Amino acid sequence: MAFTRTKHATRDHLPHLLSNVPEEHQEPIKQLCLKMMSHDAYAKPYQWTSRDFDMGAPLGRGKFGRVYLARERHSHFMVAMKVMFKEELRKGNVQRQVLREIEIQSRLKHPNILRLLTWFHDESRIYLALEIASEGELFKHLRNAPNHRFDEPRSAKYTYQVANALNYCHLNNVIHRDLKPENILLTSSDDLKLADFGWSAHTPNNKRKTLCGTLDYLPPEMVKGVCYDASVDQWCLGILCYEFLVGNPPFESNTSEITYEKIKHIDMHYPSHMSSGSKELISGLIRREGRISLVEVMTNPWVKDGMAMRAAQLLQQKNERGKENLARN
Ligand SMILES: Nc1ncnc2c1ncn2[C@@H]1O[C@H](COP(=O)(O)OP(=O)(O)OP(=O)(O)O)[C@@H](O)[C@H]1O
Repeated sequence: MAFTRTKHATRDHLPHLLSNVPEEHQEPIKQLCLKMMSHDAYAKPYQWTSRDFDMGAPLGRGKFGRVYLARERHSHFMVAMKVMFKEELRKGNVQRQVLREIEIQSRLKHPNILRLLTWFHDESRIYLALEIASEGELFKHLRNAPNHRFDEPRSAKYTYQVANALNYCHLNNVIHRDLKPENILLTSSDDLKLADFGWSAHTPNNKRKTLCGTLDYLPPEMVKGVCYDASVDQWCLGILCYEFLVGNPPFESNTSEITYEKIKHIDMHYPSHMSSGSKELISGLIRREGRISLVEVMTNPWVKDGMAMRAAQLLQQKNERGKENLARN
């Protein structure tokens, strides 16, 4: 069948859209698509309100927002609804950061960036309808992992996905500037979603143990307060990759002063369990100048081999679960 290119899919596109969906899921997904296409909002301007959604269980709580599972009433499409009280935003003087977050996040469309599907407000609240990342914060998974660290294949896959998301941001003139496991969410399919654009840099972080939590990911140029460019995100990616593999960021110390000195002198150590490939990658990112590009990260041999190994790990886990289910039934 030949398709004419339209901005929005129509019923005619369904066989094509469903071609990659496993057979057992095709019918429910087809029904969901049909319901979405028959909604007044489909391909037309529409003023969403809280009446369009049934609110469900809480998913989490941030400094200014509470996040709930929510279901769009007509299509039954599920979202993560972040609800913020205007009064709290005003008191915290973060209205501008929230608007920036909305403005940036609504125009970024990438598989590893949390999608802001729509937003609306009423007299007292702002609602952000976000894509669901059902495994929640990556930070929680890192803390729960054996020795509080991920193995090399898992770290490599996550490093690739963050590099891919950041590369897309940079191509769209966006610098994230606040990369850390707390600002990354995980989906049920083991994929990362970069979140918290535009304002979390200004949000005090109470989740880290050390006083210098906010300093841990800062590159020397930001610590010193001099001009910086998009390559700050490459530095942060190096810190993130190190934290995945080691369990804590490389310059973490008991005081901000010590962390500051360590960042300035790039005073860091690689534990003996790290492979030479991972150390080479990280040292290409955590350097004052000439940081390797995000495309170089994505094509790095340690990253590519690790990704293939992670895919094999996940396939094995899936097969084992399948066998267990068979044995149970
Ligand atoms: N799209 C989502 N899917 C699933 N869970 C989510 C989603 N967004 C947020 N959460 C959960 O809700 C919690 C609070 O999220 P929120 O974005 O309000 O705060 P935060 O970014 O962690 O903190 P802060 O408000 O201090 O920046 C998260 O830690 C996460 O566990």
